[in-house]
Amino acid sequence: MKEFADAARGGLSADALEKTLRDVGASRYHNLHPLHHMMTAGLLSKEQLQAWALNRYCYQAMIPRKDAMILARAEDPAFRAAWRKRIEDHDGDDGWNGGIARWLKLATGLGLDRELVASQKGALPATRFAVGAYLSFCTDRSLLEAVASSLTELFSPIIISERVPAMLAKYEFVTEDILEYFRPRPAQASRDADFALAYVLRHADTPEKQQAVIDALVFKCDVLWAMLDALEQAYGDHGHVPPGAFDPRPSQ
Ligand SMILES: O=C(O)c1cc(C(=O)O)c2c(n1)C(=O)C(=O)c1cc(C(=O)O)[nH]c1-2
Repeated sequence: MKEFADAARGGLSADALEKTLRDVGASRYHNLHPLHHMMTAGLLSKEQLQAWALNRYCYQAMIPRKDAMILARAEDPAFRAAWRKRIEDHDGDDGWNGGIARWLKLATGLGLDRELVASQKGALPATRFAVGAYLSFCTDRSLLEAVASSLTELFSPIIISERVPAMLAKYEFVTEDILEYFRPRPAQASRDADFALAYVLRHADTPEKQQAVIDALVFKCDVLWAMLDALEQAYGDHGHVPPGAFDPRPSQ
């Protein structure tokens, strides 16, 4: 956290705060991670992509739960009306026709068993810890910090625009149908990030609150980064799969 640790000292204008938040993404978002670069270069095996999809399901499954936590803590009905769209995006209107279902389609399209993925049993311990830390953060910290921690969505259209064309071009088993999850995401993410950014710029009105929102975004970048670190450690060339986690290697 060194480079942003006292970024708000003395207080920032709204423009300067927005610039600092965008600088956090430019230097710490997970599109800078080597595993993302391997993925877009076509260098991952099908099994490594399976491990990514299986672990990332834990994140997807938790997102509407943390958004429900934020919703419960918000006193302003207009805020709640805007925020609840995020839950609808993921859960759909019956639980299984939204983003979570589309992520399962991605995972099964890569050859994984639906029940294994949905059970989250094969996920890496570090994935579960990272995802749990995000949920705890949105439960325990101020509403302002919880909202700020969603601001990685400012940058998700960038990583999606890198990931999707590269996956289609580099992996013959990946189809547009499998990647349907991502099709509405850039528009949804821009809508959500614009709302969250306006909220943060309006409510972070002291140097302390400004520092807290910067730290919240750094924390969230760390969550996403830690998830890719964990995958690299477990499924990289010299990695080792923790006991109980998804193991695509043939048993010896
Ligand atoms: O594809 C990605 O790399 C990516 C990143 C992020 C993110 O930056 O947190 C989200 C998503 N996707 C996503 O699909 C999603 O629904 C989402 C919700 C949130 C959030 O923190 O509320 N982030 C993200």
